[in-house]
Amino acid sequence: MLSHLFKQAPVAMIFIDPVNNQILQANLQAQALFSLDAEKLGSYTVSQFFPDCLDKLMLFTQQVFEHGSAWSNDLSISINQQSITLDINAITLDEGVLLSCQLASVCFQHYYQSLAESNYQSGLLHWSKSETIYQEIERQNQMLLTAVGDGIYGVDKKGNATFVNEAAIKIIGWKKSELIGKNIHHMIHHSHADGSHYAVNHCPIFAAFNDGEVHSMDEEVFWSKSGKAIPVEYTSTPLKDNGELIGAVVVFRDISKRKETEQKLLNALQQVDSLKQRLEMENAYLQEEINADFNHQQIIGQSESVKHMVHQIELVAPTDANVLITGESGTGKELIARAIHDASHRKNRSFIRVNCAAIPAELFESEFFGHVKGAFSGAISDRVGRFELANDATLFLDEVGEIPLQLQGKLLRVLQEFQFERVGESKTRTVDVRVICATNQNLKALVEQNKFREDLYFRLNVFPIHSPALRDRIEDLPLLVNHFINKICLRSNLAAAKVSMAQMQYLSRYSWPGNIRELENIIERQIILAKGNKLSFECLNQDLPMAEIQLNNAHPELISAQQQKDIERTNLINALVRTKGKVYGQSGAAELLNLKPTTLSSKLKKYGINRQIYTN
Ligand SMILES: Nc1ncnc2c1ncn2[C@@H]1O[C@H](COP(=O)(O)OP(=O)(O)OP(=O)(O)O)[C@@H](O)[C@H]1O
Repeated sequence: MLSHLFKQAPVAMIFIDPVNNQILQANLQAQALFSLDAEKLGSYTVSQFFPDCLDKLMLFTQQVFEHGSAWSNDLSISINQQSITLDINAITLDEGVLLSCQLASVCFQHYYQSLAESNYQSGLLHWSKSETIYQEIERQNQMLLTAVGDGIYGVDKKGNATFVNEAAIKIIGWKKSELIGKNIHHMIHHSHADGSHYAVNHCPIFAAFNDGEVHSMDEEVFWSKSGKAIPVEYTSTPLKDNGELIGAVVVFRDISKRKETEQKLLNALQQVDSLKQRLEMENAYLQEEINADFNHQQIIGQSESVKHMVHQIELVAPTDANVLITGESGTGKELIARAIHDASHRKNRSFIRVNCAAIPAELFESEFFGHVKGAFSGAISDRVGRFELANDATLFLDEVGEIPLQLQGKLLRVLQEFQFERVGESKTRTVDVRVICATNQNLKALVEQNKFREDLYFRLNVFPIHSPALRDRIEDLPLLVNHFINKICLRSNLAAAKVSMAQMQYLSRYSWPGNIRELENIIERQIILAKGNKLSFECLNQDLPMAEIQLNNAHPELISAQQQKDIERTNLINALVRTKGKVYGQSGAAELLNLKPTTLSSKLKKYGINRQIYTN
């Protein structure tokens, strides 16, 4: 059995006796390998078989004897004059040494083949491991790109989109397939927020892959698919491959909410600012009022006309109706306006007074509606107008007939729509203002002369109240005289002055062109001039023209030279009353009378008229 196995073994085997230098047996594979039959092989000695490497053979044999086995791959034999190196494994057996032989070249081949195979296998394994790792990294990157709330997209050197994440799609509304490969600037960045063209060579995203710098912006918009401009902040970071710029990655964020909040904050600040301005103005206005020492007293009088007027005040005060108060200067029109305000539901807010006669024509609009900084030269800061100041309160337009025609339309609009714009601003503001007007002019006549808009006149004249002249309610005189004496003496810390019946007669006979204001001024002057506490009004004798002179239109030829002088004197006084003692300049008495101021001054001197009496 064993000899059969030896014979049929799949490798070449020879059994040698090294001591006697004999080849004892060779199996079939050995015969095939060495191209010798068994008999021929048996005729060789061992040293004849390995003729060129006897020294190596001896060393090898010694190794086998020493260790029981040995391996060599550099023993050569010569077959058909060809040297063949063998790969030999040897073991010692009882009677000799068994050599298992293969061609060394074949062994090498097998060895390298198996090495290559194993490398290949381990390479494949490594590769598949690496692939798995890369897949995992890619998966994590994708997860990151998908999970982040910021929009992210990549662009190549031409500015075409290479990838877009979910957040970007959500923000700008374009599908991935609609963006990939498309020029991203032209798709979402073509225009500025105001719609003007955004040239690609100005685009910081493109700049990133031209200059290699990171570009950040927070004041731009991306356009959504629906055409909506989305405020964004973004960073464009250049991408490099082996040092060469290949594109950019853009990370952006929708800042609409932030912008909205900023805008709200800005609006709130503006509102605070305008409220502050309004409070400052209101404060300044109230200060003016305090300085002006306005008489907040009641309306004095028991005459039927005063009773009627008070009844009208009571009727109209609780409503928000516009009121037009007519009457001569000094009859108490402002007092009536204040009484209406004080009896209205607006009484806890300000009563804002505007003297229309005192405003230069070019400043009317700004005075009424305010202006913004820079609206005209001199507009160095924003200013709240009187309408805004009087919001929720009452606005009293004194001398309303003086409002220039070109502004009357705007006044009508605010009275009808409660809306206006500050000068230099397009923003429309809304107010809730109750307007009370006063005039000593005949507004109807002004309408007929096309100096006052008829529609405005009707709008103002919703509820007219007439303030009667003092001469038409002379029965109120004693009450008024006492009232002013008490007021002035109290203020000046003087003992109450007295007026005899005779002196009261002088007062009653006077025509009072300056009405109650004139009465108050004269009483004050006489209190100052009085010796003791008795007041004298004989001086009014010189100032009696209107009472004494009743022009008879039917017989003008009867007017004497003296009467003519008296008429002129009265006319001068009336002019001074109307202009509150102002002689010179715009709306001064000289202008009203069409006289040179110097001429008027000399006439006043000639007639002994003291203009100071008529200043308020
Ligand atoms: N009935 C009255 N009782 C008490 N004081 C009065 C009365 N009427 C007017 N006065 C006083 O007379 C002065 C002038 O009144 P007021 O300024 O209201 O007149 P006006 O008609 O508005 O004058 P103008 O048209 O010149 O502006 C004020 O000091 C006011 O207090």
